[in-house]
Amino acid sequence: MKIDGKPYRSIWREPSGEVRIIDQRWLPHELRIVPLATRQDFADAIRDMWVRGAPLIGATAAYGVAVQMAADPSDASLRETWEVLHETRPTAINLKWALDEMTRVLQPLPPEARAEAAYRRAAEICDEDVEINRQIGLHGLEIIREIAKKKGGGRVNVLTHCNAGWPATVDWGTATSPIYHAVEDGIDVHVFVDETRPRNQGAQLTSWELNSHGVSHDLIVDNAGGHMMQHGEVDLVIVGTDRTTARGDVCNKIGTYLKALAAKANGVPFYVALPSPTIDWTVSDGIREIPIEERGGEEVTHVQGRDAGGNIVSVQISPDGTPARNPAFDVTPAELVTGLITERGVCKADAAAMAAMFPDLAKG
Ligand SMILES: CSC[C@H]1O[C@H](OP(=O)(O)O)[C@H](O)[C@@H]1O
Repeated sequence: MKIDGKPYRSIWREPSGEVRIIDQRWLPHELRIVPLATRQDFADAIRDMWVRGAPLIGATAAYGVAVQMAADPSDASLRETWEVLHETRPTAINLKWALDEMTRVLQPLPPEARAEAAYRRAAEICDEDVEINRQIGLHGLEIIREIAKKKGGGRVNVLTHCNAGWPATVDWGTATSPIYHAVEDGIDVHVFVDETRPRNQGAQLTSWELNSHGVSHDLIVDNAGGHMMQHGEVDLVIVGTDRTTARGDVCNKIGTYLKALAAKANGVPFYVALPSPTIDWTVSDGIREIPIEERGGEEVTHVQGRDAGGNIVSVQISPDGTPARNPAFDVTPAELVTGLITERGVCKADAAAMAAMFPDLAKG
């Protein structure tokens, strides 16, 4: 997508061979582009959320494998790299998907052929993500178009949670892709952006990307969404996901479940933008089977922003030594999901519909 009119992806490889990312920790206040040159750089970037978002985590891990294969293409190095990168963050299934995919491609090859093959597959994974998200946008556009039609061409108000936008992917985003396609289609769309405590991906990233593309939006506190749904101000909720089970339970940023409950209670359609690499076909019961990342309490007791002098600072918002819990994700049961917007079309959040949509991927 564009930043000040210039096209960017969230991760890319320079002609020199260097892999670079946008270090999202400093957005929206500073655009910092940094190289990732060693396996440790990639592990740090994923663990410490220089990059984040399930599809982008997978793409970054794929390039992390490639960089390591250039350094040491041995079987031991390939196995160790899977372990080192897999342990960085536990919830987004795209990380394991990408590491498994790279291992599947590289294991059969002689060591001397692995680096080139790894860079090629990593680049393919990035391009595939972009096309998957573009397709999700086209299928999601139909949902928005239908709502606009019912409203006689009136404004369609969409609520989204966290950032499932282009910075969470290689490009387009998942939940935001239908929004971008609708705006390009001339539909009057307005987005309510959940700030999404504690890391504020909505306030810092979704607001930034929508603003960059001239998409009408309001930033709201996480706790306002239910009230706005009660007052008929929300026509549709679209969120992303970090792992969706074979029966359609959706794991996403903490707070998503509460939005789904409010949507159900107020008859608001609740859709999940779901790229197929984010489906974990090996699990069914999301609440019991998906590992939920617990991040440090300092993310709750402190908040980052820009001070009056233009410095990016972290300030403490609670008393010294306040203990805090910080579960980073929750699981929305399938029965609260109106539909899954995949690259192949929209399907019900249930095992049979998902298996029918992806017969080549579903595990019998
Ligand atoms: C398109 S996946 C985006 C997904 O990832 C975010 O989590 P995090 O920022 O911690 O990586 C959030 O759950 C988004 O919905």
